[in-house]
Amino acid sequence: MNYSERVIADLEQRYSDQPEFIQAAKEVLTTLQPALDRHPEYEKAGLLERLVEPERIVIFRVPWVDDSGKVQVNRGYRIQFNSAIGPYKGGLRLHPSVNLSILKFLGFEQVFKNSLTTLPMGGAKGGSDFDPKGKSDSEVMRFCQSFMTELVKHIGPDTDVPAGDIGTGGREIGYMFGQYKRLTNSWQSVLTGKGLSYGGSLARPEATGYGAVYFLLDMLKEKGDSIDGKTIVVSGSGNVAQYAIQKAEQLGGKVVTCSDSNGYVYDPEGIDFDLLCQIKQVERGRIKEYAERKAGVTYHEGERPWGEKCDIAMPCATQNELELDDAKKLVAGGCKYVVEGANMPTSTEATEYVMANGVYFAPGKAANAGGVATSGLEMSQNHEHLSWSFDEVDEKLHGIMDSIYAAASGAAKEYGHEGDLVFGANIAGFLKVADAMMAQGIC
Ligand SMILES: NC(=O)C1=CN([C@@H]2O[C@H](COP(=O)(O)OP(=O)(O)OC[C@H]3O[C@@H](n4cnc5c(N)ncnc54)[C@H](OP(=O)(O)O)[C@@H]3O)[C@@H](O)[C@H]2O)C=CC1
Ligand SMILES: O=C(O)CCC(=O)C(=O)O
Repeated sequence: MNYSERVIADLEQRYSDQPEFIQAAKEVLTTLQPALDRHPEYEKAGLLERLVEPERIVIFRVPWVDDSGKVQVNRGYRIQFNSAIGPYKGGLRLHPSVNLSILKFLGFEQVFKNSLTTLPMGGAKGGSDFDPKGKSDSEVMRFCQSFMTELVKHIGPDTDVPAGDIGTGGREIGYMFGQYKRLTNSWQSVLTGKGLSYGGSLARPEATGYGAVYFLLDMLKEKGDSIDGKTIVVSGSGNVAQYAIQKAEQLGGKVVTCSDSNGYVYDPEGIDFDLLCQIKQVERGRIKEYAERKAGVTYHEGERPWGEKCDIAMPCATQNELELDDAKKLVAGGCKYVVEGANMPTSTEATEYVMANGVYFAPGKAANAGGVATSGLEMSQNHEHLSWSFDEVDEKLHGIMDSIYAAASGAAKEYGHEGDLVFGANIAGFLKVADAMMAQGIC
């Protein structure tokens, strides 16, 4: 067994109860051996063993009182995975499925993603098994205040700067920021995704979805192709999906689906972005309401959208939402590009299948890095006490996505895996973190 295989075997034995973390770790470690062969000093320094172990995990009780006066208790987490290249940075997920395995996979991915952005940010993730869906604003506020009452002890502008993720949008960030400020008596750049009136960045809400489309443009260009007239299947209908849809349509693509955990809608005319935002952002409704309000749209309860014919697929909902059977349908339907807007939405078998069948595949840690990159830009603006214009941020975001594409495709080529963006993104993200860890000694 080589070095990476030994580390994988050890992880599988120690963390057999953490399937998502093992999946994410294997997906990265199986591609690193060529870089490890060039750097035998990494093994002597126990670099991989340190890389797969979070620097710190905080788990805490989050008590709050619901609208009927009943005490509720959730579990809160912050996984501070790696701070070699900068303060910990990564989102907070609020979803009933949240557990240690899911947050460790997300924190691990974040380390490489943040490295790819070219900005000085370490990797972290956190959240809670709290479900904001169906809760009143007051309940969400009381939960967020209680969550921050513990989290405040572990974060700071030069220590750890959380942000949003599934279930954590502008409303939740606002409540958390208010509580941080109240507890510390200071206004600090300690959360990103803030509202524009209190230090948020223009284009941060749009950044993950827009960034994924900018990455797609680079992929199309590489193949001598363009987005104009392409049929695109998107999953999810939250922050990432909404702005991927908007940008793809602005650039001439036609997005025919979006979804939530209950089902998907198919709109042959192309998704109406304004109607989608009215239902999801303003009314916090379900995606089936889109079909109820627009003629000619069909709703598919309990189904995923991958059976619809398309040129491009953009999974933008959650992990492992595109499995082998879905991958077979996509390939059979003529899909040529898969761009991950979500984190690890494509299972390992599905990824292998689409790549083996000529689909140009973009992993989330590269394609969805525009969100955290723009969070980095929000921190820069906060530290400068300035606000940049929408166009300025958008232009920087576009430049960062181009540089991530160049780094991933360049590393793939340099290491003899031309066209394999999974390989290239892992190697490019890893080398910067490895270099920083080596420079800082055994810590
Ligand atoms: N926001 C950001 O800046 C970034 C987000 N990401 C990743 O993008 C993905 C989407 O995040 P975001 O858009 O912010 O989250 P949102 O909470 O805004 O939206 C999540 C969407 O995914 C759907 N979804 C969640 N769980 C499931 C499930 N088990 N099956 C099917 N659909 C599901 C939700 O549907 P429902 O309402 O039914 O739950 C909703 O439509 C996540 O993987 C996240 O980690 C990555 C980079 C940055
Ligand atoms: O903006 C951030 O800090 C984090 C975004 C995020 O959670 C992610 O990239 O998955």
